[in-house]
Amino acid sequence: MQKILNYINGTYCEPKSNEWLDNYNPSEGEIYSTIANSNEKDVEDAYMAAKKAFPAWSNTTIETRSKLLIKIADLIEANLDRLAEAEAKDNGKPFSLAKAVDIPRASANFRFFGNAITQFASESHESIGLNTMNYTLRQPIGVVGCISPWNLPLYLFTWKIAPAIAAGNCVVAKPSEVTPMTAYLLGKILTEAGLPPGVLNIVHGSGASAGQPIVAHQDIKAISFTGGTATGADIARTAAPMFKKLSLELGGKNPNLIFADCDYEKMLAVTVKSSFANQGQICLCGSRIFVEQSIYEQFKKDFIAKVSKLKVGNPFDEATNVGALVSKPHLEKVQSYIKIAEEEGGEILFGGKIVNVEGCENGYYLEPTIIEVNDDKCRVNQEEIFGPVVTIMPFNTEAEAIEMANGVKYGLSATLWTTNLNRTMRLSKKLEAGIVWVNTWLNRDLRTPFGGVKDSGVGREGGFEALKFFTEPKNVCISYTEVQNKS
Ligand SMILES: NC(=O)C1=CN([C@@H]2O[C@H](COP(=O)(O)OP(=O)(O)OC[C@H]3O[C@@H](n4cnc5c(N)ncnc54)[C@H](O)[C@@H]3O)[C@@H](O)[C@H]2O)C=CC1
Ligand SMILES: O=C(O)/C=C/C=C(\O)C(=O)O
Repeated sequence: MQKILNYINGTYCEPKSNEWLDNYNPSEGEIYSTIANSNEKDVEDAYMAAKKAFPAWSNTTIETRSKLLIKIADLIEANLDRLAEAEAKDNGKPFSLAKAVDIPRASANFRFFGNAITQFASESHESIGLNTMNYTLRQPIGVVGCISPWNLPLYLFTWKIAPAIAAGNCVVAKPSEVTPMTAYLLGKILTEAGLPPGVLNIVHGSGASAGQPIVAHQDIKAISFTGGTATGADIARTAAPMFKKLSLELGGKNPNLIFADCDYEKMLAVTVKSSFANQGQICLCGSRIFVEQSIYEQFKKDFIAKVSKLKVGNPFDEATNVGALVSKPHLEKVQSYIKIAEEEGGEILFGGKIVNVEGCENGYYLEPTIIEVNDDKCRVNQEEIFGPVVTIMPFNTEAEAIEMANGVKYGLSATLWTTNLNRTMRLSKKLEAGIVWVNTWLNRDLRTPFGGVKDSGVGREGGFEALKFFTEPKNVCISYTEVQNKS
């Protein structure tokens, strides 16, 4: 059985403990490889390799760093099919999605930050009249930790490590133990691109065994994390008293506000995607749909009709729109919410049942599920389900819509469907979210700040925000003597 090894100091290696975890193919429900379950000794090796590489890497010219990142981007692109296949097998997502979105975005992350670093400039402040000049040095932090989740495995892994190394840091990175395969394959690409050993070290394993030692490491000075809110809180409890820099991208329970004056057909098509793309396992999915009363019944009918056409199936079947959920425990968690919805008086308008996919009888398939709720404070409307489940509910006024939209502990993204510009401006200001999409969804320009408010996290990724996070600003203040003109 294939072994997923650590990648430390430019070399694949086994974990010191010789402990291994099972890696499942969720579309078949079978173990198909085995994952290094690293511990603090492996993290220490990775840290030492990173520390050793740091002086040279942080002094490598921007041009050289940029070229290396772009080479990695090219190699990811050249391996598109192989990586997309590995991602679909490891995660359960449709191969077509991995090929069209996940892997191209992983390549784009390296290309974007390879270019962005050449444009990253620091500020200067002249104190006029005081003969003083201040300028800001933006220096890499040193060794940083990047920890990523299973829903968009290579996409989110590279979203963190690309800006970290572009800015001159060396990295100890841990992908999710649920979907480690493409991060493992990335090691070969890094070597082929010529990334110096130690610049990027990848340790695999569970959060407790391999993740926690990264967070708790005395000399890993910054942690960039994407994952569940409870894990984010755990990480903050360890890292905050150590005064580490923290970027936490956490969960969401995002509202989708649909007004009667929207472009109805566009809204309907995009709402199907924002509900069920990647089996609803994207922190940005619009899992709470609020519809203006005057079009509510029509929307219900049309939405159900469209969702009923989605094909749940084998990720490698070209016709598949909805693949397998990532794991059995996750499937069980999502199912438990469907039960809760029924207990709370919600009505399952569509879906809710396990799907038996021919040839993949042990896979983790669930129908896309639409639940009509009558109380926005019910658990299925408040807690992150992170699966192919959305709730729908009508609203009467703008004030009621905004109150329900903001009435959760999360604040990651919100989607607004309206053609009224005044309403757009008013509501965009009022929505408690890090990202507001108007008449679109998951429309990404990598230069924009990305992150959430409230329990959806702290800090921003993307563009110069990420490069700022991965550098430490230092103000240099110079007092000078003006030469008098004697003529
Ligand atoms: N992007 C998002 O918003 C995501 C949200 N979730 C939510 O979180 C729930 C739990 O999913 P999990 O797979 O358990 O995600 P998680 O938050 O536990 O895992 C994310 C990453 O953190 C690592 N990790 C876990 N505990 C850690 C610790 N104490 N210290 C350092 N690293 C640690 C994991 O190994 C993984 O690499 C999901 O059901 C979903 O609701 C999960 C994944 C992504
Ligand atoms: O950066 C993006 O385009 C998407 C990010 C998505 C997540 O962080 C997530 O689903 O966890």
